[in-house]
Amino acid sequence: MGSRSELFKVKTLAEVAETLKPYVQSFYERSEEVSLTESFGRILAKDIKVTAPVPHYRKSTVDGLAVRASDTFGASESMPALIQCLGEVYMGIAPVESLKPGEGMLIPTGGMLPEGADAVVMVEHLEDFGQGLYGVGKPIAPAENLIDIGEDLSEGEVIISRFTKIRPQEMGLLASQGVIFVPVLPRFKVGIMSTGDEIISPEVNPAPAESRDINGYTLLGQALEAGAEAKYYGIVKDDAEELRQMLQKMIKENDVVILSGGSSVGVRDFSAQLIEELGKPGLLFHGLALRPGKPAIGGVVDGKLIFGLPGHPASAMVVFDCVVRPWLDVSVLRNQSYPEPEGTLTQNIYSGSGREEFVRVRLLPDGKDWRIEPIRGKSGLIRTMVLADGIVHIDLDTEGIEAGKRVKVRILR
Ligand SMILES: Nc1nc2c(c(=O)[nH]1)N[C@H]1C(S)=C(S)[C@@H](COP(=O)(O)OP(=O)(O)OC[C@H]3O[C@@H](n4cnc5c(N)ncnc54)[C@H](O)[C@@H]3O)O[C@H]1N2
Ligand code: MOO
Repeated sequence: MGSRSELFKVKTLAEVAETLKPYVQSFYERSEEVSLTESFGRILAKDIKVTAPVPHYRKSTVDGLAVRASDTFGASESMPALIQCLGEVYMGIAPVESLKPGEGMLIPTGGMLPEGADAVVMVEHLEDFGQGLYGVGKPIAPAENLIDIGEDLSEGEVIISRFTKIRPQEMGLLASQGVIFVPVLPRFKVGIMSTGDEIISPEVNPAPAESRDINGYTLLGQALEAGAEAKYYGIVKDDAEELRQMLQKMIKENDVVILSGGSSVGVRDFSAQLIEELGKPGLLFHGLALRPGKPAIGGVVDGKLIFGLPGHPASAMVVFDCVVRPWLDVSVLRNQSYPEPEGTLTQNIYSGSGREEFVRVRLLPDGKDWRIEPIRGKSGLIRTMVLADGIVHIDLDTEGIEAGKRVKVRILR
């Protein structure tokens, strides 16, 4: 790495992602198996193909009479189609009967249609003439009131792709395929440390000029929310040797190392230098075209990602959200964004050109719409994050957005 001014050549978010990607491919080639009951929130390591059609038999969706639809064509109230009932279908038992023209079988919701049947007339639309003879007062279309073989899931299709985060519905689908051991990415091990001579543990009463550690906990929460196995390593003073030792330990024990504070150009801001010294390729960016978050740093040492986030609490959280989280929830590779609600901006937002701006906002209900209210306050104020429901992203080349314009909000989870 070159001179200090070169180090501070800021990168865009897209450039950061491209810079780091080649070094961490192996993260995403790992796989472990967890039981289906433990799979919630995990990230699939392989595509899931349908191997068993669902359902694998024609299934009634109503209580009624399984019929051949063509037998009811032309039926009317005054001239009902007459169907002779062969008996009853039982739940969980495949009927052995085969319907010939003019024949039907009583069937419960979920029962298997007998051979020859292609529709089910609801019980309330049947007229019981006694001795198993039923009248159907209007025609029924083929495939009405049933779920056909493979209608839900058909064999061979890829129904959930690799890197999908498993939600309750994916758990259900895996169950339907008999997948009781699920291939998932191992949870990312994330180590978090706070730095600064002025930072003290929350149980301590701060003396003047001291501050309780906030970032250690916001970042821990964010890492857990992103599905990581996260560990808080505590506070390290602004001492190069202490920092080096802690960083080495954390690099050894984790996939991703996060520190906050000490990212700017102050005399005691060692972290960038340390990342550069600890191994190859070392420091890969120092400074982002981002607000808040400009002084963020990052690099790779021994195949582990290291991020140095700004000390200001809101900045640290915003940088985690847009720089760190995508590696943990794999959205960086999935190219898939989360749905973003839209609403009307209540105040102008200004943005210095040449930087991506992340504005903390509140969502206020407005009938069926949302009003999007920017939260004023410096990036050193944790309250701005507590008040925030989400973040409005302003592109690099946009100067700002006027009140009254429609904007999208990335929800803070
Ligand atoms: N001359 C310049 N000064 C600063 C610049 C700049 O470009 N030129 N950038 C400013 C910006 S923007 C930020 S953000 C900060 C980032 O500074 P550091 O990352 O080096 O962080 P510190 O100096 O250690 O701390 C900043 C601030 O945050 C408080 N802090 C730090 N850690 C925690 C924690 N774990 N919990 C709660 N609060 C924390 C710290 O006490 C400071 O008040 O630099 C600006 N300066
Ligand atoms: O960008 Mo600093 O990260 O504004 O507070």
